Amino acid sequence: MDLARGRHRAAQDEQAATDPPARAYARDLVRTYGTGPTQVRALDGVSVDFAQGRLTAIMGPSGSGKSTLMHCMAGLDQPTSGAVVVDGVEVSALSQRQLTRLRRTRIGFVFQAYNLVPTLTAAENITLPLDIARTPVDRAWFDEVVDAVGMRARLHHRPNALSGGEQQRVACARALVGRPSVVFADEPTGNLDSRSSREVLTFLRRSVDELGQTVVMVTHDPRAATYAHRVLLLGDGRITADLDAPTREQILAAVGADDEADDPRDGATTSGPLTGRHAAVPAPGAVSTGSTTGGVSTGSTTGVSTGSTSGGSGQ
Ligand SMILES: Nc1ncnc2c1ncn2[C@@H]1O[C@H](COP(=O)(O)OP(=O)(O)OP(=O)(O)O)[C@@H](O)[C@H]1O
Repeated sequence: MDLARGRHRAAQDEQAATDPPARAYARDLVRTYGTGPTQVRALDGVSVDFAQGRLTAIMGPSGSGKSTLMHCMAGLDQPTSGAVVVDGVEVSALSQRQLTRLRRTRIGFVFQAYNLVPTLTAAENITLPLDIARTPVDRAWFDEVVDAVGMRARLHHRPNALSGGEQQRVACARALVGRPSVVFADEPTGNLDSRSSREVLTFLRRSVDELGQTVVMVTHDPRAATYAHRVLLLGDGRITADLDAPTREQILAAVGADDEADDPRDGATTSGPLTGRHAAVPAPGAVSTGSTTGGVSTGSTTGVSTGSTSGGSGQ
């Protein structure tokens, strides 16, 4: 028994040694709202690591705590107890002023509603966080990000002259232009049609595989989640599943949904709006092979296997 436990521990250590470092993590995160009998425990002891160079999707039923987790991770909400660390900094211990600075410099945000400034051009929107922080724009990186989102030809358009998908791609570029430690995307495709969703998800995945970014995305859409290296499921404020590069079928089974809708990607070419670069991203089916994704060995960061993540899983 001891021998078996020792072997298991050694396997865990070996696994942990191959894991990419965590860009952000939470330990024993609890967030309650209200007091007394009406108190809601939105997060009920969540521990999770978000590894560098991975796209993680967070799913779960309405009210399961997805937004609360993301807001606590991003320093937009204060946990009741527990710790959040981003880029080695304990977010939960920062003053408001320090938090603002961290959010400006180390964290990128993508919201469902794009949140672009209507009077600014796409280019001005992209550099806005840097301009506010009075940080010089790294032009080479700006160009790389703009090309990656395929927005070079529309940089001088204002948001009302852009489609929803284009606006969200501008928002993605804005989130990445400061080379944040981690990008948090809250339902980034919630307002988009299937084609625009594909564009945005393809870009988010490419930003991880090709630009080395770290992205955490809340989504209700199993199709969107197939773009992720890893899918976390929340239920009643706890992590109930931690899936490594799951197929759409595995995601549907985990969330208990039927596979009713046609997949809009059926019959889609690998080029699409992002042309040649688009093809560099594995098709979602390829993401789910469980072998390697984007040069990162899958299976290396799931908490269940390493013990380093989702320690608070609700099992
Ligand atoms: N500011 C708040 N005040 C009181 N209760 C809140 C507050 N924010 C969230 N809650 C409660 O916490 C729980 C988790 O909410 P949260 O928004 O994190 O869930 P979610 O999984 O993101 O839901 P959805 O998918 O509907 O956006 C819910 O019961 C919600 O009603």
